[in-house]
Amino acid sequence: MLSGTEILTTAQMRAIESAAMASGKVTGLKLMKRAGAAVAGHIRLRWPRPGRATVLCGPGNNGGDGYVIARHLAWAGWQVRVLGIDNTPGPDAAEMRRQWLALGPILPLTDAELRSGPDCDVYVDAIFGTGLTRPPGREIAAILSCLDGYGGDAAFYRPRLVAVDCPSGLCLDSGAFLGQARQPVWHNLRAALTVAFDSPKPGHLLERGPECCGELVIADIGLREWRETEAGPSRNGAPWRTQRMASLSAIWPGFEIADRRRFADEKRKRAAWLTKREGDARHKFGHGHALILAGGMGQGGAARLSARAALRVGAGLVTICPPQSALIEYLGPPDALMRRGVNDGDALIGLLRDGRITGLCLGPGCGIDRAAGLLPALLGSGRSCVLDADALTALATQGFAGLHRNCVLTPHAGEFARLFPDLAERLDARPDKGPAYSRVDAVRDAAARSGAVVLLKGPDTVIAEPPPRAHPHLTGRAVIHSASDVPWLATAGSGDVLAGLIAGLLARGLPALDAAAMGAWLHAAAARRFGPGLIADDLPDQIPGVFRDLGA
Ligand SMILES: NC(=O)C1=CN([C@@H]2O[C@H](COP(=O)(O)OP(=O)(O)OC[C@H]3O[C@@H](n4cnc5c(N)ncnc54)[C@H](OP(=O)(O)O)[C@@H]3O)[C@@H](O)[C@H]2O)[C@@H](O)CC1
Ligand SMILES: [K+]
Repeated sequence: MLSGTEILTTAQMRAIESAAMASGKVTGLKLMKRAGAAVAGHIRLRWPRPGRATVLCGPGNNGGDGYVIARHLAWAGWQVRVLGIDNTPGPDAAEMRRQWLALGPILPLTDAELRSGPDCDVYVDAIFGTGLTRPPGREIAAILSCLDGYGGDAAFYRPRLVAVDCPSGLCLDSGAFLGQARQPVWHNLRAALTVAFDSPKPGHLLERGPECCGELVIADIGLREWRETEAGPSRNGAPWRTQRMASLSAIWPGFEIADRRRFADEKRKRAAWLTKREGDARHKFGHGHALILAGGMGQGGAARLSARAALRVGAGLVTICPPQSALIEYLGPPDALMRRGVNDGDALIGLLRDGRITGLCLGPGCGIDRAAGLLPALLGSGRSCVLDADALTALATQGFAGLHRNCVLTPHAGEFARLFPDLAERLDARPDKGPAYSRVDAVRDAAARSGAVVLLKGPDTVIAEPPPRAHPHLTGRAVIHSASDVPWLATAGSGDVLAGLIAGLLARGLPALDAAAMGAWLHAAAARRFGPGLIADDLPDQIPGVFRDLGA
């Protein structure tokens, strides 16, 4: 139901490019010319008056794109200075280099040369793209740090750095900078605009990608036929169709740009289902019954946020279940919420004899001991559930036995490190070669190990399901949900709301991965709609507005 925009790893992109060229319908040179023309077109859209440009061209095809861009800008009346590397690039880049030489010189690609040039309106970074395999050497690193000043230094900031495919040094599979620590560093190569080709890559949306790419534009260079047909790349010997089942997709603020038709269709289907205009259910039980397991006296806030979110997202009934002695804590609005005391695992088993309870949430405000006590009963029921907060801490001690494909684990980075310490360590390590181990890799590994859907929270939330049962050697589907445009979503209680949204969607019958992805999307959409100043209490009540904005 919700698939977002398909995104491609760099290996998949290369394979599609090769399939296109092998078909004889298109050549590498033609693709390069389209790519360069697209970037030049976007530059001219944003800077309509011809000015001065410096184009920095690396040794591979990214550099080849740079020579095409230089030619287009020169033809349009720009004063263009080209810095390039004097070694033997591939045949297409060599041809573009030769054609540029008919228009102007190529100066050495050095830090000194860059600094000695005139101040320019636009700097084009065409040094490295998808072919980066190791950290840039000293000379290129010096150039990149000089470009830092052009792109993002607060003192000199003028948005005039345009990146071809990505800011150089960024690993497009992970969003990490090769050779640099993964923790945020404030001096980054930050482009005003990045023009990438055919599809977004994981690195555009993960870790430092969103911050460093600036505005991301995806240019169509005519590869759709090979992306969408069976002529695509095969992995592990699996046919393309199976591979698409195991594909990676993304939900990001601008994702309709990549594929408007698919977006419109998604939007229509999503709106119809969310607002209950599509489907057979005509009474409240037809929309499921969500149970929010809550904690003792003084811990009520988190579970109440989850419960309110589950109600707002359309679960037919929502019951909040603290210990009997704490019921009084949960009185008061919303009146639509039902209350029921659940003291221990046995009481929960009794309650779950009611087959109409279709989604549960355990963790927010629950207390670690209580969560640990309720977990076996909950998992034993096989019912769809979200495990968050204290339930994750309990799980870190108890292990993964009993988890199943209808469980959604929603850890933040700290909880993820407690649950999967070795994966977190790999993810934190400084990457010295590409493609670097990414958040997608880590979450897929976590899903395979735990047997549950895992949602790793962050501005670049990653969600993955375990491998398909019939194809255990493949990876399961994964989704990147990019919400770097709503930093105010990082606020106390925000995760409790997310858990409640997912529980409500599970109760309504969505499969676990879809419920997690749709929950993440609604969560960010609600925050986006409210704007800065948001507190978690505001989120659930934005949901009806989000539904209305969908045209429902
Ligand atoms: N996708 C598409 O359909 C299309 C893609 N196109 C474009 O092609 C780009 C990909 O091109 P690409 O494969 O030639 O790689 P690219 O990024 O130019 O650089 C790799 C070069 O640098 C080298 N190298 C690597 N690391 C290094 C380091 N640290 N320090 C020094 N050198 C290093 C490496 O050589 P190596 O030494 O590793 O053998 C290689 O020579 C892509 O981003 C897009 O812009 C369009 O033209 C057409 C359609
Ligand atoms: K680049």
